[in-house]
Amino acid sequence: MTEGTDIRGRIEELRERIRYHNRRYYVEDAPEVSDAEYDALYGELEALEGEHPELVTADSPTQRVGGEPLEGFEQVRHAVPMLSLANARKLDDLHEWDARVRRLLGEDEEIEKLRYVTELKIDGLAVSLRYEDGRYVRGATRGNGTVGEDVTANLRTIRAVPEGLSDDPPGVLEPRGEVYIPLDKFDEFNGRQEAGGKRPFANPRNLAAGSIRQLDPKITAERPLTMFCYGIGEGGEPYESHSSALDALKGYGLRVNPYKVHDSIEGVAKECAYWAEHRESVGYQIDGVVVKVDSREQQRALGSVAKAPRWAIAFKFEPLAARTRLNEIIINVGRTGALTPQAMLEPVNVGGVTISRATLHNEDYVREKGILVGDLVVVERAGDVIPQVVRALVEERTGDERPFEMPKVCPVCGEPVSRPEGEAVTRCVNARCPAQALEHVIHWATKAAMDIEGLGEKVATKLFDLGLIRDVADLYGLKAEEIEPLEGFAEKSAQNLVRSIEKSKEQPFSRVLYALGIRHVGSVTASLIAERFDGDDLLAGVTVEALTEINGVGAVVARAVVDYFALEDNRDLVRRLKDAGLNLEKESAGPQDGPLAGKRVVITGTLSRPRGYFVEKLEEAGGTFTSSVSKNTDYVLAGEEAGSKLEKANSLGVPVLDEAGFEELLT
Ligand SMILES: NC(=O)c1ccc[n+]([C@@H]2O[C@H](COP(=O)([O-])OP(=O)(O)OC[C@H]3O[C@@H](n4cnc5c(N)ncnc54)[C@H](O)[C@@H]3O)[C@@H](O)[C@H]2O)c1
Ligand SMILES: [Zn+2]
Repeated sequence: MTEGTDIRGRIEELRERIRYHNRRYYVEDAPEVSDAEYDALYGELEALEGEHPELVTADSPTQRVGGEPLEGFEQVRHAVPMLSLANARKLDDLHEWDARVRRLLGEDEEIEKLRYVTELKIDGLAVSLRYEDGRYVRGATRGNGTVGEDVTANLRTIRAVPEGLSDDPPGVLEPRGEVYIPLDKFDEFNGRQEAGGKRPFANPRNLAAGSIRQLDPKITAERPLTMFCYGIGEGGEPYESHSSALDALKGYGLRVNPYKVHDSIEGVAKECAYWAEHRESVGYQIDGVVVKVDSREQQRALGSVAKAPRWAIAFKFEPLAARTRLNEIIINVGRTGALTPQAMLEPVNVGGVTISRATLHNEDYVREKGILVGDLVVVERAGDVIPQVVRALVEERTGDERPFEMPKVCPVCGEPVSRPEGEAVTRCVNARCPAQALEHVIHWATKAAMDIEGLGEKVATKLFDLGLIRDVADLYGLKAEEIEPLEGFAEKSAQNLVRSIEKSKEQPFSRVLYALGIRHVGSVTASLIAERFDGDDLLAGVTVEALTEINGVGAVVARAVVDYFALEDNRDLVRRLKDAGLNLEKESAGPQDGPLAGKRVVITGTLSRPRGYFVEKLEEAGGTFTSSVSKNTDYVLAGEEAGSKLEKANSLGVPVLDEAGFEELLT
């Protein structure tokens, strides 16, 4: 075989594999390989085609935007195509791109006017909205760039997609942007999935893409989707620059991706380097920084190649995936008794963090993915999502791998475990199980629970290992002399710990109730219950009916509380806490314990009523009004023209609410 046919063969093979993965990713929303693996195939193809331009064909995946529209949806033709973006992997690539832009612009005065805009590259699903005379008339996915899917009704369920625009927009306007799911919402959603015994989603992008491409908009409406705009299709002509177009979109009442303008590529490179380091401080999944030439005229002069504009480039972060050996699967027993299989990995660096364990979610996940102990696997870390094993490299097997089996008894206490029918989770139901007790002590000491300073996971583990405590009630009998000999402790620090344990006795009953870790009882629910019942009432046994009379307490929560106090072991624990002097008194309902208790909220922009009205509502609900956005801000209520505070909130990942979202929190 000559070298020529060899390369031709490899190119064809790569194209075939990339086309296959494109379908899995864009059409089925169920990628089989990580983005990093996909990018490696794509990079190889691009490099080969670069060396052999005569082999480039129009149907190569490098020349076409991925993703044919799904059947079952009406098709929408994009008059202005929705293109992809060229990639920069290294800062050097950015400088090369800058040099090319300057060369193409040619004239000195043009180069003088050159400005770049940077925006975060959100990992979601690209969509195009269409407004006619300011009314929302259509929404479509990118599809193959020219033809997308009509998802008008689905996009309408997203709050960030207004029915009507304000401020006199052009007759036809197609705002374009990314639909995505914030990380906290994704975690909550997956948590609910798992609690309901359903399978969790692999990452926010898949959930977002799958949610938009639902035939039933009711399902879409239940998904925590939001959207950022970052461009305009049809109707973009009047704006002189990209930045002024974004400002205009904001003025029309759309959510706009925050941006920055730079007058040199050095500034751009700095921005990219900054976000590569701080990607995890953003509340949603990002995979890079998009750089665009600001001037529309210059954009037109630069034009596009087949698949992407020449006037923009995506600086992509280092992949957060790696391959490594799965040495062992251990079982982690959580505070609620859930048994989670965890992969013990040959330590591997993933995006600057060394990973030696990753979650395997549950028994079904391991089975469906066909993962064996001893496999070479791909691990991924995405934003705040805990590392997970995404797949096994079956082709690398040696034959020494062995299947995983879920144990029949709890690996910690030895009692039989149970897996209720229809649920994915296997649980240890023994309330005295030490694994749960340790997790329980850690939870007990957290800020939102009893707030015991100096009692973290490490210390708690030592106290357990030395047999000084078996459960949270034992904490209240600890003496400084017992703690002092522990590694890392001295006389003073031991006394401090005893003092902070002692101080926690002053916490109100609602905190104690929350700290008990009863399933489904969060701090808000705990407050509601503590306003109606005291510790003795609960010990004496309350009924589901009595609990559900409380506004805000549903049957599931009530059942969990009743079940908890039905167990002698649990009643015994609560009695011992009472004897130790903890506060189990009923609480009075007051403004401090409303649905927004302890929440710090910033209110900004033009709202439908005077700001004082919202401040009053907020305070009635127990929240605090603050004037500037910081990491400690819990929410930003943003009206129209919210400006810099909204941008700050977005860059810090603080949840942003509109009026309807705010009202919802009050109930
Ligand atoms: N895992 C897989 O099997 C698989 C398969 C296909 C594609 N992929 C992933 O998709 C990538 C290629 O997808 P692509 O062609 O959509 O290109 P891309 O994601 O690299 O870039 C283009 C897209 O970026 C998005 N975007 C986000 N923020 C933006 C902003 N501020 N301005 C403009 N656009 C913004 C838009 O959706 C746009 O369509 C690959 O690099 C890979 O990571 C993965
Ligand atoms: Zn157990």
